[in-house]
Amino acid sequence: MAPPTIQKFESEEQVAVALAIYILHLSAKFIAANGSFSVVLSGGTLIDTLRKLTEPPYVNSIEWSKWLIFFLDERVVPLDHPDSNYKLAYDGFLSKVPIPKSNIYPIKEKLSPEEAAAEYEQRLKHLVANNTLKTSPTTGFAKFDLMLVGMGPEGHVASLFCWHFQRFEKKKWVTYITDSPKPPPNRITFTFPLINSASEIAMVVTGEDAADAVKVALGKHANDYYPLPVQKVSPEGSLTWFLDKEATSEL
Ligand SMILES: O=C1O[C@H](COP(=O)(O)O)[C@@H](O)[C@H](O)[C@H]1O
Repeated sequence: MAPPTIQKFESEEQVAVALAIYILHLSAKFIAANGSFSVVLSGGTLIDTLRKLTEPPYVNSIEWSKWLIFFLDERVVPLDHPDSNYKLAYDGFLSKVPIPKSNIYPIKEKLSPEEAAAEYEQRLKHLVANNTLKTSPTTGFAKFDLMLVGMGPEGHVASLFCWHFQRFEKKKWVTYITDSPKPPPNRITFTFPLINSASEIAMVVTGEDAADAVKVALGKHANDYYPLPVQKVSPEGSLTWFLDKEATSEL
């Protein structure tokens, strides 16, 4: 993997603008090359940082009908539940842009966490088989064009937490957790082999709460003995960090 690109900005507002420009360029590039743009969304603060995409000039410069939307992790709750990442993404982003509903891939409701993870993995494999999604020739996992990844204050990404075994999964594409240390406890999540097969990953980290984990991940004394989940983000494509001043205050 090439070394990550680290972009630091004075404010979260500047991160939001830079992120919109970055996504706009990638959207045009992947649609020109493949006719579609597969995007994986995290939940959390990331969704608000995408707000510029829903405003002019960005909103009018994107071929939204070619976007395919997936979820990096999801809470196993109904899709209209306040804890749902789909609901967060729908209310804050997806309802404001003209992506066809059939191009959005939420989890199936009314399944157990184990069943929901297996069903989502099967759906991804089906989309690879019918050439809707690409495959990484190196790993054999699906190769998404862009993953937009947030980070929790203790360094978790997706629903892969520091002291939980899911972070070591090697074979499954999607796994589940029933004792998430951050509520709600039942979730499904992409695994690291799937995450790291992506073409482009944007790590979008803002706010003072993230400063300690950013220091561990990017500071001079990065902890490689038992790395934080965020340190395992290492795509075969490119990794770009988008950071505001508060998130870098400990560097
Ligand atoms: O629980 C989750 O947390 C992470 C980080 O959220 P943030 O609010 O600290 O940005 C998020 O990326 C993930 O999708 C979500 O399920």
